[in-house]
Amino acid sequence: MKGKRWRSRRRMLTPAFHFQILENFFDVFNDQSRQLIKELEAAAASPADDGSVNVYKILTQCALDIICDSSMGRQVRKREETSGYLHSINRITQLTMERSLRPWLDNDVIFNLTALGRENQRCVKVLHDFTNQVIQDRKKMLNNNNLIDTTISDHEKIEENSSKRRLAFLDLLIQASENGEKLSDDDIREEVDTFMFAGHDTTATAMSWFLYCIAKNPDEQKLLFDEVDEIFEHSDRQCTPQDAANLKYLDCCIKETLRMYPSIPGVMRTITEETEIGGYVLPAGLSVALLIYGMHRNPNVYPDPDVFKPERFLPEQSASRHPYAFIPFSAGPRNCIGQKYALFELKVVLSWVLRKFEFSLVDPTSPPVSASSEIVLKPLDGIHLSVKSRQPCSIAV
Ligand code: HEM
Repeated sequence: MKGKRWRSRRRMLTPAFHFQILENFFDVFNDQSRQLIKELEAAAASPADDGSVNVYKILTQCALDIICDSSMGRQVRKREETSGYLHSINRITQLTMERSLRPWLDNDVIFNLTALGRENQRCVKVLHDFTNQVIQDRKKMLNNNNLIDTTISDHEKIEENSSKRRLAFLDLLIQASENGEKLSDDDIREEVDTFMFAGHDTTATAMSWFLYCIAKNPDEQKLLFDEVDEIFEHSDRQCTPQDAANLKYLDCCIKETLRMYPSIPGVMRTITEETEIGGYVLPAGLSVALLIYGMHRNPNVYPDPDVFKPERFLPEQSASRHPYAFIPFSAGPRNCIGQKYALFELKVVLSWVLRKFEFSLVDPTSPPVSASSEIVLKPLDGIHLSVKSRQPCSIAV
């Protein structure tokens, strides 16, 4: 989506990511974190033969549940019902990558005649059917509760009227659609699918690389334990927006992880007017790739770029750095609309995990984990770590 259509859609979506709306998702983050703790606990009790747990697999399911719950409302669909949808989302991402490596498949007509194209169409149909059904069910629910015309600032009403059905991005889209005048059902579906695409792999990989980094750096892990223990005092209470603001060292560690392993390692842009960069004149219309991964490992900006040093993001060390030297969420008008949501999600989930577990490498002499060359910087073969309980995990879920 580009040009005017993108701009008007972006304007419409922006209120859904305002701070007060995002606070509403803390319940989702906390509930799903509790579920995650249970799953990590079970996995740690029966690890692989080498004593490791593939945390990437478990965190991916958690990130999917979170975005499903936030976008569509968890009560709408249970995990078993979403599995076909989620499989299709993953397959479409892989098929898009495979297609991009075969320039002769650029043309839609040719692509649709190939086995890849036919599989893509089948997956797209699964997505469309599923999301359309969710939208219809959600509209019915809002109508039954007289909430269809609810304004965004009235969102608490949704919670009060249907305690189990929390506000979801979908509700905001239905409300913004003004009975189809501004957004058709197809438009709504497109946005929900975009959130699902953009909002799960990115956070799952960020959380996994984070655990990998702290497993390799026990001193920094210890500082994180000190911080969460001071704030949560070994309790099982919710992580609130205020806690998220107080988790300052965790913030530095998340940023350092996103510096070393930006979930989206590069973005593409088309130059709209002739531009000079480094003595080269780039003509209008040119497509350029911006390599975020490379920028984040520039030794002139980040000395010892391959070393995990969270203190780089303390205010005294980062204040003089160029604002575009750290761009895991890209920059400018087309940056990540979900960045605040993502950082809140990471803080809540990771602060829960740090309260309960410690992580180490099974074999500290093993070579570094490689990343796959997909749109998202995924660990090639998962992230396998030794996971030990820090304290009794039994919590009410
Ligand atoms: C650690 C987590 C995340 C990272 C690193 C990340 C990174 C990015 C980047 C780099 C872009 C720009 C892509 C481009 O220019 O081609 C982007 C766009 C986008 N992201 Fe995220 N993202 C994350 C999480 C999320 C979440 C959780 C959501 C939704 C809830 C989301 C929704 C979007 C959307 C809708 C766009 C397209 C924005 C537009 O074109 O106007 N992202 N993201």
